[in-house]
Amino acid sequence: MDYQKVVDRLTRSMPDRGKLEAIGKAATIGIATYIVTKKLYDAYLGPLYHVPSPFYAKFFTISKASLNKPFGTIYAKYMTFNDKYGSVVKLGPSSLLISDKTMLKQVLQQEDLEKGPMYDLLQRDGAASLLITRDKGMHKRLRLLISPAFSLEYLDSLEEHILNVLNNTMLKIEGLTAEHPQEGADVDIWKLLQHNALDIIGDCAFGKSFDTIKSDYHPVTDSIMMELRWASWIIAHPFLTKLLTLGQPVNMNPIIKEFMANSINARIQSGERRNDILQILLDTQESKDPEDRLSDIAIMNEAVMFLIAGSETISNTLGFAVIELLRHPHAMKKLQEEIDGLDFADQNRQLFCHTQLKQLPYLDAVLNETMRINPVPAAGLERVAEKDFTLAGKLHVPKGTELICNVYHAQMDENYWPNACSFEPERWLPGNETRRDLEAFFPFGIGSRNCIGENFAWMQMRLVLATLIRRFDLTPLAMEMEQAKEVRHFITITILNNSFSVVAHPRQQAN
Ligand code: HEM
Repeated sequence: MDYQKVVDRLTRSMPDRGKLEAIGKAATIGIATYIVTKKLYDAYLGPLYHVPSPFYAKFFTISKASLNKPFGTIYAKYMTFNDKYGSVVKLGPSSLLISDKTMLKQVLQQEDLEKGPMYDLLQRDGAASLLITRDKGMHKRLRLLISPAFSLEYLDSLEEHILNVLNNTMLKIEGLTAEHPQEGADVDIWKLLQHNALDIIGDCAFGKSFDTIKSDYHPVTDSIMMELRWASWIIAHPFLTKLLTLGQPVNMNPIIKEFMANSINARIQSGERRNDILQILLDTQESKDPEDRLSDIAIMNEAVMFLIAGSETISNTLGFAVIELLRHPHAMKKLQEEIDGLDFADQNRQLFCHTQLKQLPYLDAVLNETMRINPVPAAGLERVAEKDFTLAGKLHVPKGTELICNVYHAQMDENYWPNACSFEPERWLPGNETRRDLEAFFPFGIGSRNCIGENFAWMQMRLVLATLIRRFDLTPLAMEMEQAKEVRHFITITILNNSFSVVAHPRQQAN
């Protein structure tokens, strides 16, 4: 081909250079005018124009990176925004941060809005899962499929598995204290609770304890921490992530993936059938309805999601409960008194059963108050308006608006919780109804996307906390208490060091 001829022909057929420049200029001015007009309209005339906001947010959405999302302190920024601007704050032309209890209920439960685009960024290897899917149809199907593994009847059958793991954890602490009978043993209770929760979810959901308690170190606990921090970075930098991955799906953490793949393969190869989450996931592949069949990647994602959602949340909540009790010795004393009133159901292993603990008002009060002040969803629950709607009967919210539900702010609001900043388990006791507002309490979320594992979490948290407090005296270490003030939120709430040590002594009063 004669390229010179082609170029000449093209050049001849083009308008002259001057005309091109004029068209370019007109297009640039047109686009710029459109953008400026749209920004001015959003800021001063649009449906959300009168919502209070930082000045910048009138025109542009405040990025999560600029709010310290990768460093885990975005929750503190959100708290400051709601404190400063009120219960509805504009974070961008179509982004709202809300903290009023009635509005939260409307968005999460009554309107039951779709999850926000942030959840897409939590996909790994290109597959969604029950927790992160935004597709309501897919969510409904998955929830129906998985619900039997969380029925109350089935949960009762899991108690023995929880107790077996808990027994190992207690033996571990006992072993450590036996080495230091006088001065007591330094125990990293945060890590130990993580290992305990991991082994429990392994046993209950995947049919096999991971035996992480027996080893002093297990790479999966640190990998979960890394995965959650990485996920926060991705959420803060969605465009950079796309650029770095060349638009390909983000890979799953290889250590977690290998660990989970081994558990899944072990089940498949053993040919054993067990009534648990893993079996439910595997059985979907035989389902008559092709829509219900999960691919291998989807099963892996679902399993990893349960591994993380079912361990970190519980162990960190228990870790915070221990920290709060050490900060408030009167609460520790009251809890010990309540628990000391019980005999162990299993005298040999010195373990309680759940029926004994379900009715303990102070134990539940401590856990509720811990979740009020240190909630798993501290950085908010994100939703998006699928259609126009009116918020609290007064604010027209257009379709496409993102709503960040700042449930933490509601849980720390003086109007709902007198003396909100102070840890007062007493507010949960009968007779103190004016000191609590259950309508402003969302530790497990509400609506169709509420926590499927809530009852399982309660059973485990009661058993673990009651047994630990009954069997050991825990003494705080000044430096550890200081460092535990560094609270962070990387998808779930945690402490910066991901480690918290105490001195443990066996209790004299224990049976
Ligand atoms: C103290 C313990 C726990 C807390 C505080 C907690 C909290 C939450 C919250 C706030 C949500 C709602 C998220 C949203 O609306 O965007 C949620 C959802 C979820 N949680 Fe939990 N969780 C806990 C334990 C567990 C456990 C033990 C499991 C599983 C074994 C679990 C599995 C899930 C799943 C699968 C969802 C998604 C449900 C759906 O979208 O249908 N969680 N959790």
